[in-house]
Amino acid sequence: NKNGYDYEKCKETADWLLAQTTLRPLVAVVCGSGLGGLGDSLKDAVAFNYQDIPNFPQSTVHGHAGRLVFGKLKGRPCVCMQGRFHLYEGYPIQKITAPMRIFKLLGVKTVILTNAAGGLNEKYKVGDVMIIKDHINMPGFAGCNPLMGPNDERFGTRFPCMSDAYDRELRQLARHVGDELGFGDFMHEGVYCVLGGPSFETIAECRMLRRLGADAVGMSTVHEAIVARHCGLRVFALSLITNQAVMDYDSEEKANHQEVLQTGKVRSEQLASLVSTMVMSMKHDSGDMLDGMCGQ
Ligand SMILES: O=P(O)(O)O[C@H]1O[C@H](CO)[C@@H](O)[C@H]1O
Ligand SMILES: Nc1nc2[nH]cnc2c(=O)[nH]1
Repeated sequence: NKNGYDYEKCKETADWLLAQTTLRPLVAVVCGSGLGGLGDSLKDAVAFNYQDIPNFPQSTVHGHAGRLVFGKLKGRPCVCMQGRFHLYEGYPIQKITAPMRIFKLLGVKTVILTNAAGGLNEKYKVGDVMIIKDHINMPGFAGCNPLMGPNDERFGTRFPCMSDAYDRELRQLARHVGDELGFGDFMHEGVYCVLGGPSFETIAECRMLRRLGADAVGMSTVHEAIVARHCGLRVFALSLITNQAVMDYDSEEKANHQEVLQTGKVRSEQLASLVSTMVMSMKHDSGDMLDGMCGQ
């Protein structure tokens, strides 16, 4: 399409990556702000800087390293984006979501999207984890959807369904694994609302979003989930509540990116064990998971 992120371009990038490594990941993980530590837990890792990958966008946000890491999580081959792209960085929406199509062409079946988000639900505390069960796509209401433009049927249908965007089985698995690991006290399931950013929300906006049914607010993930679902990937997503949205005119609290990154550090290890245990327990088509090594 006009932004140059068509099938051929994604294929060129996927083929380049496939030629660089023998790992054949079935799971891709996208690390949110300050959550890049997830990628550091990959074993036998091979990492590529985004600037060295053909057609790949560059990370411009602090807390997003800009590396694509191939490696194993609990023995399962994975690929991990340490750094994602956001609308507010000025990239076309098709470009920030192109990695989902590249993953598909690498042979990935499931994507795990993570983000840092502001808590709108009054029950949520800083440091809580929210399994995303649904989203509200505010930019989409204003005509900003990553699937705008000509539809390439090789990826998926013109009008994809979104009522099943966040895989029910994987949400169940996350709750189960969370309980087993003793994380039950700080895990929730809720609705994530995406805004364009980069300014944080006003008090009136937070109040409005809460009334509309959102539990957490951020500036990412939804575009990726839409493109991933369009091309038939299974999606699991979670938010780390890094700050509480300010709802009260008397409050002295101010949302800021430093606090977001700081909270990421606090939960880094627990998130890594949640994600790696989920990956270990995931079922893919028979044979898929055997080893994940090319030619074996
Ligand atoms: O969604 P991730 O990439 O985790 O980042 C979140 O944190 C940043 C704001 O601190 C925004 O980019 C918001 O989207
Ligand atoms: N929009 C938005 N994004 C965030 N990312 C982390 N915290 C927040 C927040 O409060 N609002």
